[in-house]
Amino acid sequence: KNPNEPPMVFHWFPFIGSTVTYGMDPPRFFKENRDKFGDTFTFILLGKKTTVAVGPAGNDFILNGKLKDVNAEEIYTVLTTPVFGKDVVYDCPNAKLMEQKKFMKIALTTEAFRSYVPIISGEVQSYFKKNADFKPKTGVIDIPKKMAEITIFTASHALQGSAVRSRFDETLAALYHDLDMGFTPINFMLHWAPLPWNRKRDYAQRTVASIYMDIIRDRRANGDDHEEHDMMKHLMNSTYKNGTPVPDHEVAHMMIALLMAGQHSSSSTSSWIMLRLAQNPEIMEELLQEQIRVLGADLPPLQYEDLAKLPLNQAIIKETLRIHAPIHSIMRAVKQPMPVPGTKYVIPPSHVLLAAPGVSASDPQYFPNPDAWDPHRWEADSPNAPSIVRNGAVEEEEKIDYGYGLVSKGAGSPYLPFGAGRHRCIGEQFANVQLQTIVAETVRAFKFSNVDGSRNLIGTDYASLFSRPLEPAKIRYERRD
Ligand code: HEM
Ligand SMILES: N#Cc1ccc(COc2ccc(/C=C/c3ccc(C(F)(F)[C@](O)(Cn4cnnn4)c4ccc(F)cc4F)nc3)cc2)cc1
Repeated sequence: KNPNEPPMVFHWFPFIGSTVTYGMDPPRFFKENRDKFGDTFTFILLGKKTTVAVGPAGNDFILNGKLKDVNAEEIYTVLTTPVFGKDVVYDCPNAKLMEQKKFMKIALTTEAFRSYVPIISGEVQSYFKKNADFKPKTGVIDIPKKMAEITIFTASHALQGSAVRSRFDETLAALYHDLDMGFTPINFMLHWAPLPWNRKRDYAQRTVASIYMDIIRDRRANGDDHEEHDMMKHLMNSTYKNGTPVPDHEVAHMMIALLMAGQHSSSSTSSWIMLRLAQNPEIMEELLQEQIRVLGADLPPLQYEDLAKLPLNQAIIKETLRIHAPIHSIMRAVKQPMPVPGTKYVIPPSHVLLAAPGVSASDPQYFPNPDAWDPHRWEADSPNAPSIVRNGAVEEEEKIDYGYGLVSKGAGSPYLPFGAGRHRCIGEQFANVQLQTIVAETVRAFKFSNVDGSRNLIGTDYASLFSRPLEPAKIRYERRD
């Protein structure tokens, strides 16, 4: 028992350690051990000493860690590189990732979002019109399956361009599924194993990358007649600081990375949103009333500017991400001994650090009645308002530029569903435009309720890489038309 290391969670077996108790329900595991040991403790995850540091101080310690002390790519590359492809994201030095994030962010402009809203609206409306399961006036549907399809159609069309979207109707959908099979926590360990799903993953990665490279060559050859604000065009015309233009295979691999990022995070989040609306039908009515009050009873086609005028619609996403953040564990390798501020602990390089921002997002100290899904809590005068809203804490948050634009350090914030610091998400704005548009269109088309009319909510599946609802998750819909 080294007094300079955080307390170790009791475990019976070496290697397995606490892997199973953690893997079954990470938030419960964090809460139980935080009550026992405080904000910093160590457990064995698949043979690795994993030090958890929770709360705003823990989030700051890990997410704002210095490049010389903490390393993300060492942990994630085994999982992401076989799926995305080489030379991008975690298969390159961090400095190169920072430039790649700058290129990605250049495409995510207000002008681009202005063009995305009609695209996303159109895809949602045609999906609800065409899909056989929504034909009857009322019925029961498995919502995660539907949201996965709506997410991939909307994200591929807006973010990847119409050429990619059109391929999702035939080949790409099946290839995407095979690629996705390789995106599982099991591959933290078995990424190398010649398992059937790894061979399918590798074939799919090569095939999807070559489809993207064909599209790139075609667009270079024929010039860009149709003015689309998609990501591919921007990446194709980007150049690294050292003067090298971004090679076609890196453009293709970054497009796969963005597809995977957007797909899992948005389909999990939108599924949770729909399940919460079915559990709270009165909120769905309030959302429709908000649109009628703000946009007019004729409900004109949605524009990007309308989204900012619908605060309850925006709060739905904020509140859902507070309770159901898709990424429950953020991991870093320790490269140098790291003293933990305010304690006598020094974390040695053999450890892995694990940040769990969701712990402070469900801490009653910051969010009164934390387990209640209450979108109204984000309105200043609400009794459940979080301190960051009640004190009118203006965005005086410290900001810093790692090479892809100013990001909040998020050091004091108890609410970080998009991370913070050097590895912070660049997809937050796109995700919000996509999710707010999907919710606003869905509210216009349907009433939702739980199949048994109860106020129950299905459990969470933590076994995959992104936490998501257990499946099947059925709800009842009723067409408003
Ligand atoms: C609800 C939606 C989303 C959530 C909750 C989310 C969450 C996160 C989190 C927590 C991180 C930090 C990971 C870490 O520190 O290790 C992150 C990073 C990132 N996300 Fe997202 N994300 C979302 C959507 C997206 C979308 C739509 C895209 C792309 C269009 C995207 C692209 C990225 C990228 C490129 C990074 C940077 C990774 C790094 O720098 O290491 N995300 N995201
Ligand atoms: N027995 C057992 C047993 C043991 C343990 C467990 C569970 O253990 C764990 C532990 C850690 C984790 C971590 C999640 C994790 C990390 C990184 C990524 C990512 F890199 F992929 C991402 O950030 C994703 N992203 C970002 N924004 N949107 N998506 C990303 C970045 C850039 C990019 F371009 C594309 C990207 F998509 N994805 C997910 C999940 C589960 C289960 C069972």
